[in-house]
Amino acid sequence: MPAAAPLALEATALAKRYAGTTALGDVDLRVTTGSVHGLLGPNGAGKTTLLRLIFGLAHPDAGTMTLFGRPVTAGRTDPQLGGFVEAPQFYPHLSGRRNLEMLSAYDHRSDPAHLETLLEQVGLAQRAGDRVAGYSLGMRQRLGIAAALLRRPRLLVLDEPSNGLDPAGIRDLRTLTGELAADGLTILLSSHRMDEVEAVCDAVTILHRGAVAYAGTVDALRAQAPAPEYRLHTADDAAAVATARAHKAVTVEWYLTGGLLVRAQQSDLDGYVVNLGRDGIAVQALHRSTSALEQMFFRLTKADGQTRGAVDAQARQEAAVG
Ligand SMILES: Nc1ncnc2c1ncn2[C@@H]1O[C@H](COP(=O)(O)OP(=O)(O)OP(=O)(O)O)[C@@H](O)[C@H]1O
Repeated sequence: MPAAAPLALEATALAKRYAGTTALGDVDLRVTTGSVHGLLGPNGAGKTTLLRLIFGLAHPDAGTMTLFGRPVTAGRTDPQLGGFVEAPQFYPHLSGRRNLEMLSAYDHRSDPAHLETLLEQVGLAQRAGDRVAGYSLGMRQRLGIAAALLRRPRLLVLDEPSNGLDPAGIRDLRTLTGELAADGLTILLSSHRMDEVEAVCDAVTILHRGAVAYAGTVDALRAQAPAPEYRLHTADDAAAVATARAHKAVTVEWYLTGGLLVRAQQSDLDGYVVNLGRDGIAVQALHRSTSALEQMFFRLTKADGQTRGAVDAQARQEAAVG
């Protein structure tokens, strides 16, 4: 049997309470060296609290934690760890390069060649002389990653890195995350978006109300997931509902706002769409509204309204047909 991959981070039975609130209760987190591990949960699940404990910014009430086998000590950030909790902070009136130089000097780690390599790596070499005040949110995030990498960490923590970014910013950040992982860096990425975790992570720990709702590979989670959801518009939705009756693996519901909600695995959906054509029902629009993994996430986190709201589920008519 091959030896188990060594753990970059191992947290066992972590607990943290704030007056009247259990932010974390009995949480385990195992991040394998060389993996991109997602820490996923809806707002208030406990992600930030867990990251703060990992960075030594708060004391756990109970539990233990090791980073590459070394105990994590509150009040001290392990140099093997890089990253930021919530948004990275910079001097806005200084350039991106100057900010990094100051951080290096503060750390007594001045290495101009390394700094330039990092600017290149995060795609900021051309804008490194510009004031940070003029940077987009995506550029600030990438500068934050460069800052985190100055210490040559072995584990990089990214806290909700794509929050507020436009699609191009999200794409650039995902590309960068993939490149860093390919270079062998272990990454722990906190997010409340399953699509982000699905795009970049190989394993995931899902938190819900301070407890672990799932821990394992993304593939294993996908294997347990229910059928994805699609939004369908046809020239005759009532007839499309009737056609669905012949497809046992396809469920169709009405949206109050118009169109149909279809739940099906891809191969079953294909057969249904072919039969819509056979029955002379034109498909005007068909797009996926929720992936299988998002479905799983909603199920594990009890589909609280805050998260679920993004999926237009409010508009769904409850009575299933078909
Ligand atoms: N300093 C604090 N004082 C009191 N309660 C806190 C404190 N920090 C966190 N909490 C509470 O602990 C719980 C977990 O919060 P946490 O910020 O860790 O969640 P999160 O998953 O990071 O959420 P978000 O995605 O909204 O940042 C919440 O109920 C929160 O209100």
